[in-house]
Parts: sequence; C-alpha cells; structure tokens
Amino acid sequence: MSDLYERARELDGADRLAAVRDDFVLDDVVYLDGNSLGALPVNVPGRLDDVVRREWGQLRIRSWSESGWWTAPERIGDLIAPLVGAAPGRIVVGDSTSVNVFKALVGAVRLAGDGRDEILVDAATFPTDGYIAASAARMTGCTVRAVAPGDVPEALDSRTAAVLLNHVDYRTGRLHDLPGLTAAVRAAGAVSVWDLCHSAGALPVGLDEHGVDLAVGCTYKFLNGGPGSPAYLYVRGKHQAAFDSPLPGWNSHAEPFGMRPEYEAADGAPRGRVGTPDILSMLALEAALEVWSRPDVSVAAVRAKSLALTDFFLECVEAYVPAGRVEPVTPAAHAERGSQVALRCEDAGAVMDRLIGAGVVGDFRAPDVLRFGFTPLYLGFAEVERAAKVLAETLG
Ligand SMILES: Cc1ncc(COP(=O)(O)O)c(C=O)c1O
Ligand SMILES: Nc1c(O)cccc1C(=O)C[C@H](N)C(=O)O
Repeated sequence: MSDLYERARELDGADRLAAVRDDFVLDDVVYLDGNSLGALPVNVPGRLDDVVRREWGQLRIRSWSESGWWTAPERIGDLIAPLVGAAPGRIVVGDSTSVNVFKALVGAVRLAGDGRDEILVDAATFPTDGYIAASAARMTGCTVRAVAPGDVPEALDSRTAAVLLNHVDYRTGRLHDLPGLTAAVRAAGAVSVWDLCHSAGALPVGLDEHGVDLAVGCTYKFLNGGPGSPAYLYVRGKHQAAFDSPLPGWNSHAEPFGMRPEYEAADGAPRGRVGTPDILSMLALEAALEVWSRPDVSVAAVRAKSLALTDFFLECVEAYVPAGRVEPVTPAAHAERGSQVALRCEDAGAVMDRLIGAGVVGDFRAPDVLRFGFTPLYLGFAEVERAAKVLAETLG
C-alpha cells in the first residue's frame, strides 16, 4: 500500500464529519460533482412522500396555511441565512438563480440612483449572469463592461451603478476577495451583487459582516436541494425598504389576498417573491438543509475539511499523474480557493468520459478543464486518493 493510501486512512479516521456521509445516498462511485448537483440526502424521499400523499393528497388547499406552504420561502430563507452570514429576515427562497440575478441587478441599478449608468460584470462569469446583465442593462439604460474581479477597484468610477461578481469562479475554482471588493464597490457609491452558487454551503460568506448589498445563489450544489431546487435572494437590511423589484408579482404584495389592482410592495424578504412557489422542490430543499442542524456540522468545519480534501487531492495528483500531463488552475493559496480543483488537460472532454466510465465522476468545462468538486459532508480522503489514482491510470 502506498504512503498516500495510508495517509488517507488516517485522515478518514480523524475526520469529525465522517459520520455525516450516512445522511446521504451514495455508492461506490467517487462523486466529485457536488458543485453541479449535490447528492440526495436520505431524509428527502420520506419528506416528499409525506408532502405529496398527505399535505397535497389529503389536506389539499388547506396546506397553504396548515402545512406552512405559504411562508416556506421566508422560512427556508432563514435556514440558509446562517450558512451565508445573514441575519434572519434577509433571504427569500424561490425562482432560479438566473431570475434572481435579474431581480438583484435591476434592483441594484434602481438603488444606485440617477446619474449612474454602467454595470460591471465579472469577465469570467458563469454565462447566465452575463446574459441577464446585458438584458438588465438594456432595460435600465445602462451599458455593461466585463472586468476581471481583481481589476474592479480600478474600473469603478462615478458612473458605476452596480457590480455583479461570482464569489467562486465556476471554471477555475478561484475564490474572490468578497470583503475587499465589496468595500471598494461601496466606497465608489455603487451597489454590489454577489453570485454565491459555488460558495454557499462550502465556505464562510459573511454577507452582513462584509456589507454586501445584494446576493443570489442556487441550492442544488453544496446545499444538496436537488435538481432545479429553488434559488435565493439576499437584500441587505438597510436596502430592504427601498428595494424595488422588477418582478413585482402578487406573492410580493403587502396583502396578496386583498387582490387589489394597485401594487403595494410587502416589507422585508417577501418583497423578493414573485409568483406561486414551487412547493415540492422547496420542501425537498428544506429537508436537505436539516443536516446543518447536526451538532457536528458547521460552516467552519466544512471549510476546514474542504481545504484538507483539496490539498490532499492536489498532493495525490502531483504524486501519481505524470509530470506535465495536467496543470492545476485552482489557486494553491487557501484564501483564493473554493471547494473545487480544476485541472487543465489537453483532451479534457475525452479524459472525463473515461474517468466517469471508471467510476470517478467530475465534469468537463470547455475548452480544456477537468473540474472536481469536493463536498465535505459526504466525501472521504480515501475516495480522494482513489480518484487521483484512477485519473493517473486514465491519463496513462
Ligand atoms: C455561478 C452560477 N450562476 C448561475 C448558475 C445558473 O443558475 P440557474 O440555472 O439556477 O438559473 C450557475 C449554475 O448553473 C452557476 O454556477
Ligand atoms: N444547473 C445545472 C443543470 O440544470 C444541468 C447541468 C449542470 C448544471 C449546473 O449547475 C452547472 C454548474 N452551475 C456549473 O458550474 O457548471
């Protein structure tokens, strides 16, 4: 047995999150794609069965009040809040990330006020954010400029209305400096909007602490909410009363069942709602979030294990994979690393197909990246060692 295999066994033995794996449905596959779709929590099927058969099947319409369906978007927002450093009452769950990017960005431009007509967007952004930003700009009379996150401080000026950034880059796994960039945006009088898809549930975010204005994120990656589970919108406390949603559906009305022709926005987080929530997905997410109430689970413990897993993977890759065959593009510095490792590789698409065939699931991101996501709640060090060994054999 190799030294790394022995080390993996020791690390697994000392891992205080090791028992959490039993809360998820897993098999022999080494699943390194939780940054695209998190694994199924074991309690979700039973909860959904009850929602469908009893709450929908028997209680029917009564469930909107008696089963707490109507208030689920805010209630589940309050479960996500501590994971991203937000006080209760700041987050509402619903719609897709794309839709929430639209609400947040148009809302941000409206908050910025007259005379500011430029939106800065992360030049390497996940595509949907860029597409939505272009449309939000056309609608608000702004122009869009693509800027690398590190160059944002120099790009800010008195024209900047809003700045849309990704906390962790989906392709490279680079963690951007949320506190520093948020402070720079604020100092320039502009409004910050952060996309937390690849950081929430994997590392501390500190939305309230760092003065973030608005944020969005999905729940199907590190929060394990399931395919297409609803996203969320965060609005800073001091902006809640002025937040002017571009999608003021009836669910965001101060008195939705008043059915009045005039619109009057609700106070607080519900102002970010639009239409009828997707209850089945939403309640699956609520069950998935229960894992965070275990006494052994915390964002700090998850972050510590995430860094240990990614460090160990990089070490195993270095030891097993022939020199020069892959090039890590995820930063080595912990302060700049999310919960994934991206390796540049010439024939990455074909390599990933072979890896998946060999029982190690990551994903390929064009043009040349092998992407491996590490979910500390259910991954072990022996699996990480095995993944690196199989990668080396696959690259052979
Ligand atoms: C950073 C980022 N933003 C947005 C999205 C897309 O969100 P949605 O499909 O929920 O609109 C993704 C992934 O799909 C993502 O990685
Ligand atoms: N949302 C996805 C989907 O509906 C199908 C396949 C993949 C996804 C993803 O989440 C992709 C992911 N955001 C990424 O970082 O590449």
